[in-house]
Parts: sequence; C-alpha cells; structure tokens
Amino acid sequence: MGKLIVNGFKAREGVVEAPPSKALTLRYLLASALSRTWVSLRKLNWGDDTWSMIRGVKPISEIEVRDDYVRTRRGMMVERFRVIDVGESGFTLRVLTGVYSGIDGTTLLIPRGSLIGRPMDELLGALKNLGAKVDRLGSIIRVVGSKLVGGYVMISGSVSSQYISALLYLAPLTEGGIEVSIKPPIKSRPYIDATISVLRDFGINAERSDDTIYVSGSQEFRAVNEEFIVPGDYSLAAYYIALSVLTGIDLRIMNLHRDRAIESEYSFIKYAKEIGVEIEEYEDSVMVKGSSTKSLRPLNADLSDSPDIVMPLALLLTRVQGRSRILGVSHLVYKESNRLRGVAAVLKCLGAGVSVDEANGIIEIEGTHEIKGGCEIDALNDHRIVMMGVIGALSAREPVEIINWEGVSKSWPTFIWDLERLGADIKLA
Ligand SMILES: O=C(O)C1=C[C@@H](OP(=O)(O)O)[C@@H](O)[C@H](O)C1
Ligand SMILES: C=C(OP(=O)(O)O)C(=O)O
Repeated sequence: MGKLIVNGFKAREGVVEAPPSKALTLRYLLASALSRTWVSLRKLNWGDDTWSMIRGVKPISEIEVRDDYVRTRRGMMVERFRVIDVGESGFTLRVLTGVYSGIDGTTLLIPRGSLIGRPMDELLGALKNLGAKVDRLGSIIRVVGSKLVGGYVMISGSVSSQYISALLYLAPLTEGGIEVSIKPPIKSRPYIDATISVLRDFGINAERSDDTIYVSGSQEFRAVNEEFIVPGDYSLAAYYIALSVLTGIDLRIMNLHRDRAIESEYSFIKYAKEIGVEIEEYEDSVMVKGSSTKSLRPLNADLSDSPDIVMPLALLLTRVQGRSRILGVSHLVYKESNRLRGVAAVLKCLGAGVSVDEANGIIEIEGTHEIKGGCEIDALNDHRIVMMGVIGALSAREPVEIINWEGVSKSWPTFIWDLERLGADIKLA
C-alpha cells in the first residue's frame, strides 16, 4: 500500500476536535442494540472497530446507520444463524462471544489480522463453566446460544478486562445472573467501570465489592435516555497533546469532557501535568501550552490501568532530562501488536534510550536533547503504534518512513488528514 514519508511540521497553532471515544461508541452501540426502546447515538467514532460492532449487532437488532447518527433497538425477529466478521476489534469479539452465548441460535465470530492471535481461551473457559456452548476451530469462535442459568465464575484479571465486560453484558440475559470474581492482578480496571456505567444507562445494575461483581439475571436493557452523545477520546487526543509538546505549539482540543472520561484514558492528562506539561482544563476542552512547556521531569508510574496511553506518554518522555520508568504494562503484549516491542522500536528510531522487560511489563526511557529520525518504522498495522510513529516523526530532525500504517483506520481514519490541516508535511510513496 505504500509508505508514509513524514517530512516534518511547520508549526501552526490551532483548534482541533478530539475524535469520539472508541470504547464508549462500542459500549453504547451494543447496549442500544439490546435495548427494548429505540436509542439514537450521535458523534460516534467511525473507525473500523465501530463497523465491526455494527456488523456484530445486526442479526439481533433493528438498526439504521446514517451519516451522523445510528438509531437502533433490539430486533423482534432474531436471526438464528449468524456469521459475523469482527475485523480486528478485540472488544467486539470478546463481548459478543459473551452476549451470543445467552441468545438462542448459532453464531460464528470471525476475527481478522492481528486479532487472530490474541488471547480468548480464559473467556471461553469461564463461559463453559457457566454452561455456555462455545468452542473454536482455529481462530473462528462458534457459539451455540441459549438462555443460561448463570452462576458464579472466577476469571483472571491479568490478560484483558474485556473478558469481564463480556460476562457483564451477558449477565442480564441469563436467568439467575452472574457473580464474577476477578483474580488479581486486575489490568485495565477502569474499562470495567466504563462497562458498568454504560450498563447503568440502560437500566442494568451491577453490584461491586473489591474484586467481585454481581449482575442479576432476567433484566431487560432499557435505555434511560432516547439519545446518547459520545464524548471525545482522551487516549486519542493524547497524540495531539504530544504533538503540541514536541513541536512547541499551543493547541486547543475541543470535545473533551472530564466528567464523561474513562479514567484509564483521562490519566494521560494527569501524568502529563505531573511531568511538567502546561495544560489548562475547561468544561468541554483542554488548552495545551506547548510553547511554554520547557523542561520536563522524569516519571515513575504504574500504568496497569491505562495500557492505551503508554504510546503517547512514551513520546513525552523522550523530552525528559533523565530516566523514566513505566511499570505494570505486561498486558501490552496482547494488543494489535506486541506494543512493548513496538514502543521500543519507535523510540530507538527517534533517538531516545529505551529498555524493555517483557516478562515484568516494564519500560525504561532515557530522554534525548534532539529527536533524530532518519529511519524507518514498521508500525505493524497497529493504530496506536502508527500514531506514535507519525507524531514522533513530525518533531524529528530528519524524515522518517513508516510502513504498515493503514491500520490507523481502526480508531482514527482521518488521522493523517487531520495532521496535514495543522501543518504536517506527510507524503505517500
Ligand atoms: O474495554 C475496552 O474498550 C478496552 C480495554 C483495554 O483492553 P484490555 O482490557 O484488553 O487491556 C484497552 O486496551 C482497549 O483498547 C479498549
Ligand atoms: C487494544 C485495543 O482495542 P481492542 O482490544 O478492542 O482491539 C486498542 O484500541 O488499542
């Protein structure tokens, strides 16, 4: 498909819009497609993963997809045999495996690309313990669904919080509910909270105490509002913040609402401020003062809760005088690529010092005076590695070539165009 040649950036201050939240788009879509009442969803993230979820809910819902909104509710006539291409969306594959376990009929869920090798077994095991009929042939998951009794299940929290989200979406469809006990360490915990919060918006209550969650059975999804507007995505807006700091421009980022943020993603702002980035927060936006952000302090932080902000945070840490340490990120190896390796490869190309301990999930980054560039990055079709590579390259002294960048459309299809509008010089060769 060709490579991107990132030549640099003619600093231009500006006002940009944060892309809509991917994680909340997927959660709202699924809950709405299970809702007895019609729901309109506005300002959706239109990345590939959203299309995965739309394909995923079609067989069980009535759904109208328009340019600027989706209107949907649970279908009266449910298709009994469904073949669903879930693309590369981990959330869609895992959570639909749970949901279809509780709905009559047979479903084949087909993952593509990097999703083929990503972990599923513990979720399949937990569902089987609950009496679900799920199995796999190679990468294809087969679910023979029925109304399940429900019950108690224990599952590891160290691989993916999406396993738990899957059980939480399934629980209301069972007769007696599900009690999930999560074996620590629990990674990406705020994404579980985000699931519980969206379920609450659809009238489903979850009782939570420490590492156990109980959702009662035989509950109907009923949206508390007729319309939901998806807020901006802090984990994606983080790349704009990194751009502002690395290139020394001021940037106002609209569509960021603190009160609706997923904590795993909002924490980017917290860490950026902690190391010395000047950010002013407003009700619906943030103002990043890249021009007056001068010296940054090293960071020593556990990012178990926040896997998706490691990439843009690593970019900020290239500018720090000294050594920073990110802990708790062993789960980065289970993403669209092995992101511990991807982050290291990008940092090396940019000229920062980096060492990675895969077994313990630790990254150490030594800042540099100058981002060098003059190298090639294989972004492995992993959207967050593409974004990291491109933003880093925009502040580099010499051009950077990026191959396997098309996967950026998973969450931000207009990424390159949005940067060009701000003054980025990027060519396709
Ligand atoms: O539930 C979600 O929407 C997500 C949970 C996280 O994954 P894990 O729970 O697998 O760490 C995160 O990395 C992913 O981008 C989105
Ligand atoms: C890992 C991600 O998503 P998913 O797990 O849903 O594929 C991501 O968006 O970085």
